[in-house]
Amino acid sequence: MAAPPASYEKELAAARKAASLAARLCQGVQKSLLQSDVQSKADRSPVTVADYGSQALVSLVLKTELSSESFSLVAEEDSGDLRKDGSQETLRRITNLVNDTLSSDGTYNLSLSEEDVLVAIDSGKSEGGPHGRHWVLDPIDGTKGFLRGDQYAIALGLLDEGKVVLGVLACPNLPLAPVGHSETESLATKVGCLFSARIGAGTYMQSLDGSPPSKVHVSNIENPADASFFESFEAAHSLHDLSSSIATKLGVQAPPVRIDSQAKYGTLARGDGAIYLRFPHKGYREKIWDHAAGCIVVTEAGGIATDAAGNALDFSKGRYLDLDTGIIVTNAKLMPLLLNAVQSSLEEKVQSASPL
Ligand SMILES: Nc1ncnc2c1ncn2[C@@H]1O[C@H](COP(=O)(O)O)[C@@H](OP(=O)(O)O)[C@H]1O
Ligand SMILES: [Mg+2]
Ligand SMILES: [Mg+2]
Ligand SMILES: [Mg+2]
Repeated sequence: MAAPPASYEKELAAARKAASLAARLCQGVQKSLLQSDVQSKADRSPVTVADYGSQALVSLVLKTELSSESFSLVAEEDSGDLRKDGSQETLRRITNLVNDTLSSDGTYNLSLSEEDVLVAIDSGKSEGGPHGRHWVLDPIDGTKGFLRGDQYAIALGLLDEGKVVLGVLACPNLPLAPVGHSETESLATKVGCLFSARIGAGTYMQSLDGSPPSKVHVSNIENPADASFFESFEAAHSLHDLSSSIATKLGVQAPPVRIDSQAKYGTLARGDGAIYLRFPHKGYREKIWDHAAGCIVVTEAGGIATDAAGNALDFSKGRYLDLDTGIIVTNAKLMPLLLNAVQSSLEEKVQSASPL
């Protein structure tokens, strides 16, 4: 008899614990961000002690909670810059942050050396791929939002045989009340959301401080005139002109809601808006950790995430996603209309760019 399908319950519980602890570390750093906490990576994108600390912490918690299993992690950061001369103080601070966060939890009796922290960060060097299980981690997605004091997310997913089977998004600054509605935004609302999804089992949201989870669902809006859409806050990450042309074609009335990070997938999963549009500038290659957790959070809530050609996102190709121009997300009713609007806006863009 064939083995029953894996339920991934134990893995989801470990992922929730890891992401929640990492969120605690990040919240502490965001409150008292020092100039020396921020570095620049080789591609000039920012990275902070919290990105490194979060990656080390998630890697350690997963390994400790799931000790009997082989462990593969595809994660954004590596220790290269931290091993260079002049980084000793930064490494010391990261190590203290990780140890303090672990001891604040009370269930781990671990005290890590600086070398342990470097090794934990570097356990994220896996290439992923179509076979076996691979954790996929963005220790802080939306580092630019994190630095501005805005939205960011700790995004953790699990691939099994090339498919995302669970995902957790910890969004420490995301209001529990809907975003993108001016009536509710003016109220002082509680912030800190944890989304979790397991294949075939739906998506749940709870507060990061531990309220019971409740099931969420994407918006059931059918008329685009009633829909609102999310996109990146950073114009460098997504072509705002193109999304606005798509929205106009669809008949969307509301202005875009611009927020950082995969918090966009979470807000969509609970029905705050109906559409997420992401069109990077030419030549940019999307990484799997920027979408794996968000993708299952929104699809298990009834949404659909595809590239601009309507193909499902394929997480089995290694560290990068292979895509046809851009990522679009919405509900099943709006997807055909959205795909038409996307195709026609993309064609217009090509025509206007080509010489007569
Ligand atoms: N030129 C670019 N185009 C598209 N995405 C980019 C980009 N430069 C960086 N990014 C990605 O955009 C992510 C943030 O997405 P968003 O715009 O939705 O907040 C970044 O994640 P990190 O913050 O983890 O580095 C980074 O991986
Ligand atoms: Mg990211
Ligand atoms: Mg990141
Ligand atoms: Mg980054």
